Amino acid sequence: MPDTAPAAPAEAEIAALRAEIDALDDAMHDLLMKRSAVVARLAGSRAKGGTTPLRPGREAAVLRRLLARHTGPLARERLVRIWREIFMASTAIQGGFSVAVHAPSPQSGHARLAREHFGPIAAIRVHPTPARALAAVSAGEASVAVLPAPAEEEAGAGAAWWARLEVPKLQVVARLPFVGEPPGSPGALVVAPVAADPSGDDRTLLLLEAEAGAPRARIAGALAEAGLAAPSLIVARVGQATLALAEIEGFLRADDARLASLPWARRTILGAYAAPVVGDAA
Ligand SMILES: O=C(O)C(=O)C[C@]1(C(=O)O)C=C[C@@H](O)C=C1
Repeated sequence: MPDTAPAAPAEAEIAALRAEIDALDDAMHDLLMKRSAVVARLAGSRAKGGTTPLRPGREAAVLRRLLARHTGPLARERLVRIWREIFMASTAIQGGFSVAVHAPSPQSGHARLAREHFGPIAAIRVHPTPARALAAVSAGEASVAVLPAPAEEEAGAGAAWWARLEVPKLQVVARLPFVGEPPGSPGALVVAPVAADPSGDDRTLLLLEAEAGAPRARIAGALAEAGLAAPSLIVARVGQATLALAEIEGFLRADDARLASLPWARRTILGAYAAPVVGDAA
């Protein structure tokens, strides 16, 4: 048999498939309207409280659940995009929402990360410094700030925004991107005037002030001894102080006994975020 392309569906077949799509669109639209009505009830319930309706931990848990059950030709990244828009529509139902971004340069990719996460309709304003972006959130002019993920290089110069975060008024609640971070991605953290909500698989950011000159190995050792697994540790010398920013596995609370066993009294939980979904995998 010669290789032949499958015959194009006849007009009638196309019409039948489109009728099927129309029925599915109606069903999806009905479900979206129903979902939005439930979100409106959530907005009306005083139980939720807080200054922003955003719950990144809950969003992460929903996305992980959907990705785990996902099959068929719809690409996973498209599924995530669709749900990101649903989350932002739900957030808009619960009140105004705007984003204050600081990007070290127009090419740094942070503004793009914010846009991809919060969607094309969200009000996003770029600020010249992290402090200005955070001030916009503190003043209630923006709902959240998106700032460059911590890096060792800026920390030494005392320029690190995370070393001066006004916790608990402002806290880290998410890391971007949540799904499919490409190698070399700049990474960003979302800061909000609410505490992070656990997603079931989280990382906590812990800021420690150690004695002057404390070597990195001593800090890493003390964390390990306390039973705190730290996949990443940034150490910065700022004046006389040694600041250490540890990314700890799990959702750590301030009264966690493991924190009490650390040798430094100055320890601050800056927030937490859902562990990213790596690559395109669920
Ligand atoms: O669960 C909530 O608290 C909601 O507001 C609903 C919802 C959603 O659409 O699923 C919307 C925004 C939040 O960031 C998290 C989840």
